[in-house]
Amino acid sequence: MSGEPLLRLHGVSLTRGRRTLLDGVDLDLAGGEIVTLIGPNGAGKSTLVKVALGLLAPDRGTVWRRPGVRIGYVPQRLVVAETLPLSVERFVTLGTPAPRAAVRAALAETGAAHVLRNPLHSVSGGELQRVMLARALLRRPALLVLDEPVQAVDVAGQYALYELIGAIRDRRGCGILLVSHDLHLVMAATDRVVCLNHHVCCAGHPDDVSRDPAYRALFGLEGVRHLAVYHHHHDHRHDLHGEVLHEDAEHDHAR
Ligand SMILES: Nc1ncnc2c1ncn2[C@@H]1O[C@H](COP(=O)(O)OP(=O)(O)OP(=O)(O)O)[C@@H](O)[C@H]1O
Repeated sequence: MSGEPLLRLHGVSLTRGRRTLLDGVDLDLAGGEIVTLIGPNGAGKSTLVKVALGLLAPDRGTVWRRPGVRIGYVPQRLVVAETLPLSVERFVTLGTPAPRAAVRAALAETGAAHVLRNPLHSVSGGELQRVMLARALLRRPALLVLDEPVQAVDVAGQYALYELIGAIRDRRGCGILLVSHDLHLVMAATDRVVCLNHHVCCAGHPDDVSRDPAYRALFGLEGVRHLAVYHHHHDHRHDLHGEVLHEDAEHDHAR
């Protein structure tokens, strides 16, 4: 890990109408580090990612990115119309012109070289994620931002994708900001977890169990569902809308 900060958010707040989408969020990410944003639907994860990327301006707080940092971003959704006459190769180079050899290499790195000439709309959900990842890698990013990279991918494929993400970090030394709402899936692939529910509920290393070789061996197997427990301590509760209820309530989150 290079340890050099790539991204630093401090006290970021964002309101839309009467809703507080982000409330005083701090987030740091260093080179070579994988940080996972985790939280329920509607917790503000994608919003925070967009603020971190500079696509949305916060109402309060500061966002610092290392000057000149190259960012590869895989957004949460890409809907491909069947009528769109676009090959994978064309799609990957849209906005990032690159020689065919580089496109091939990027697709090979993400395990999607076999779909190079196929129509984009014909690739499977898992292949599409790998194609989008390859497209992001073509920019040779120092920071890779992946918003729910395993959507529409079956469970075995999800573990394979997280393994791939870890391998990309190891090979390239880039920092990676991941979004997920399924902690047990990302435990083995992340250095740090930030639990978000509009504000940062807690943050830290995933449970030690995720570093245990025996646990890793189980990863991807049925048994992991029952083993993966991430303990953290809240000093507050949330109502149904994610707002903080002010009372002393320490509890574990067990998934
Ligand atoms: N421009 C906007 N105006 C009003 N509300 C918005 C706006 N953008 C997002 N929201 C709301 O903010 C909340 C947070 O959305 P966001 O997409 O960041 O959540 P998320 O944690 O990524 O959720 P998911 O896990 O479902 O993808 C949602 O309730 C969403 O409807």
